[in-house]
Amino acid sequence: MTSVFIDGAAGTTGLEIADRLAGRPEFSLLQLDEARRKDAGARREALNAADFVILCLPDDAAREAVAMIENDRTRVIDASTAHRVAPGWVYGFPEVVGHGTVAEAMRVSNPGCYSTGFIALVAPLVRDGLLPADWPYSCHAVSGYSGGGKSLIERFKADPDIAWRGYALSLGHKHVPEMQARCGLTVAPLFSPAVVPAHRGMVVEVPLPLGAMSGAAPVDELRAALADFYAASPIVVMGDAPADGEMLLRASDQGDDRIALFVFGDADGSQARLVARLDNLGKGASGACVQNLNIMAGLPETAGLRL
Ligand SMILES: NC(=O)C1=CN([C@@H]2O[C@H](COP(=O)(O)OP(=O)(O)OC[C@H]3O[C@@H](n4cnc5c(N)ncnc54)[C@H](OP(=O)(O)O)[C@@H]3O)[C@@H](O)[C@H]2O)C=CC1
Ligand SMILES: CC(=O)N[C@@H](CCC(=O)OP(=O)(O)O)C(=O)O
Repeated sequence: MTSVFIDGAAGTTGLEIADRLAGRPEFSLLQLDEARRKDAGARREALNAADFVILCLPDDAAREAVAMIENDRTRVIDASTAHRVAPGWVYGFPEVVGHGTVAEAMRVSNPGCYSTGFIALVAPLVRDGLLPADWPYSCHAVSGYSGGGKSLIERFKADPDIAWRGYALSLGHKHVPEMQARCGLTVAPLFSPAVVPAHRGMVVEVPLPLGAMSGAAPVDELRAALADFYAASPIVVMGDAPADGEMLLRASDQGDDRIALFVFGDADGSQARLVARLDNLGKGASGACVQNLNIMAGLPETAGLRL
């Protein structure tokens, strides 16, 4: 049986991964009890005993964990930001980098939640030449507070009066490098994230002033190209245009492990809005880790996922 060690198993992402692996006969989970889960010696032992390690840790602890692996057998999926543009790591977005690339990888860096939405929308269109690589893209997004892990969950629970929290106000959010690199953009996108008082869920939007963008395809072509690119995916799907003209994120939404893409445009084709809707803990984190684990272990990619 394939053994899996989740380092950071008591955190938000780790717990959701354990949920998705529960009852899976293909995997046995190596677990450290509460007293030993941060003990370096115990972690080193588990990191080297496991066939697969999933790192659900802050960036520095993720780097430390990788350095503790002293064998050439243990394969790693890192949920943190530490290795997303690092040499020697495969970016764990199989629909974009290719399932075969992930299947063969020893080191996989799971995409950031916001980056998943941005890259899902922009990477295929730039790659196909339907959007320019040299445009200064903007990206606006809202996330449920679980995106900030245990500390942000506590903060929102302690202060239910927060209706909206804008952040990364000095720009340079940690997801920008992977957004730029994985879409092949010559200019870093301008990213403005915010948190809303919902536990989970995320909407990522890329506004496009098509009329002013030299080399951009019309809205219908953008929509058709995304539909075609993801046609075979059970996870990246095209969303239905809302009949009543609005999209809602509900605080009670439980989410799933898919990501839905939308392309909205005005009547004369001069402006468009690319929108991705996902669960930050689903395709944005834990669902994507389990998808990558499935692919690396040679199993059906959707096994254990919430679809
Ligand atoms: N939440 C999300 O939606 C997403 C999270 N991620 C990334 O996943 C990683 C985990 O995030 P998340 O689960 O949200 O964070 P949490 O804060 O909820 O969980 C992190 C866990 O790591 C534990 N930990 C911290 N340092 C160590 C250490 N040295 N050794 C062992 N355990 C340690 C923490 O312990 P303790 O419980 O004692 O604090 C905690 O249980 C982060 O890199 C995050 O950026 C990626 C995409 C989305
Ligand atoms: C709401 C919130 O705070 N979200 C986190 C990103 C969550 C995520 O994708 O995490 P990593 O990139 O760290 O893996 C943030 O903006 O820092």
